[in-house]
Amino acid sequence: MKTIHLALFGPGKVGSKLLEQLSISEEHLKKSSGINVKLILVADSSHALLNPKGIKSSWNNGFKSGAKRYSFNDIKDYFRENEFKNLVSIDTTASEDFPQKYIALVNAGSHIIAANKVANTLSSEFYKELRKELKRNNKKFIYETNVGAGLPIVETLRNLHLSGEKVTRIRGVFSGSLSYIFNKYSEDEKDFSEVLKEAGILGYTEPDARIDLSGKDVGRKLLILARELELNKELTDVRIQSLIPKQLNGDTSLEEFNKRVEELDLHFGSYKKDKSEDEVLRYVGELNAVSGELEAKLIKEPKTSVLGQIEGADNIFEIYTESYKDLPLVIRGAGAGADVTARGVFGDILKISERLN
Ligand SMILES: NC(=O)C1=CN([C@@H]2O[C@H](COP(=O)(O)OP(=O)(O)OC[C@H]3O[C@@H](n4cnc5c(N)ncnc54)[C@H](OP(=O)(O)O)[C@@H]3O)[C@@H](O)[C@H]2O)C=CC1
Ligand SMILES: N[C@@H](CC=O)C(=O)O
Repeated sequence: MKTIHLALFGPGKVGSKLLEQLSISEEHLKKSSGINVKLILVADSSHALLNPKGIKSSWNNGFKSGAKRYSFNDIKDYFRENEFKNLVSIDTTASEDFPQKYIALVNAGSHIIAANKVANTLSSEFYKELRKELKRNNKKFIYETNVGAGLPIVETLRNLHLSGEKVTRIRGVFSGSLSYIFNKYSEDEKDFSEVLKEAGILGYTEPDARIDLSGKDVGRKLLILARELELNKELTDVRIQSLIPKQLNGDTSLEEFNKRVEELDLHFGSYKKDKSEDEVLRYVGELNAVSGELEAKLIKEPKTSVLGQIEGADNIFEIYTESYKDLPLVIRGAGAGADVTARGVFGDILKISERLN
């Protein structure tokens, strides 16, 4: 039996769903794959629950009362003192700061799995440094859920690229929340702000929905895919159309934005008026690997087109390559939500486990 020690950072919607899925599959994992998953840490931004012998699946009963305030140094000491074999840190936070600590985690003996997209969209210097440190420490970094949530996008693209297949273009709907929002908003007689709130409750938006509405989330995904193709790009190289009106942009705090979210209704009403009955709104990402251009923008699509037909929180990725020249390789399915994302992270745990002793 192979024991994998898991440290979970970010027990929010995705993180707690993952722990639920792991707990349900505990026996199945032991029997079918010979893997014993031992949860040795659960930490949110201020409190951490630590137990080197394994945290019970009922971890969330009184998490705040059982967990202790911590500093990042406490975590590094905990990892070093216990010398956990097959230690994997999972980042299901949406933190901009936590990913900057990945190198320290790797140096403290941990592999990394991330749903959080930030580490792969910081500067190229950080991107390269992280990979250098991973190699030096013989550690893995897997992040399939960075693009398309549970859909197999990152690995498919990497395999095509590494096998020498020339990927020329990727086009599609890369945002589950914007997909859901525009599907609902195009069909229903609801206000935009109401549909946005629904998307948040269903776990499709980022904790700060402005990351989705500003196009930054799609911009990040484009950059992650571009870097998989070894294109030397920064987030500032992505041409991004923001859907947030000026008065809610910039210095507005998240709390203030959430209070004033109804102000979006008029703004989005004009997008809706501007399209015909047989069209739908789609926020698309386009990566041209030949010219190196990356773009995220709102377009009108005929309802009958491939992009027009997607439903719910679906993503669709059309990948054009030398072999898939005229008819692209297409990957479609739910592109957001705690269940599918947690299942994708679970898949990453299995991938890492297969490579460890
Ligand atoms: N929802 C989806 O469909 C998808 C999400 N993702 C990614 O998954 C991540 C999680 O999303 P979601 O579950 O919706 O977010 P939530 O806001 O529900 O959860 C985030 C969790 O992270 C914790 N956290 C914040 N900062 C830190 C920190 N520095 N250290 C440890 N924990 C911290 C928060 O705790 P606290 O209460 O203390 O702030 C909270 O428990 C995001 O990065 C998102 O982009 C990726 C693909 C799809
Ligand atoms: N907020 C994201 C979640 C997955 O990455 C999205 O809407 O696609």
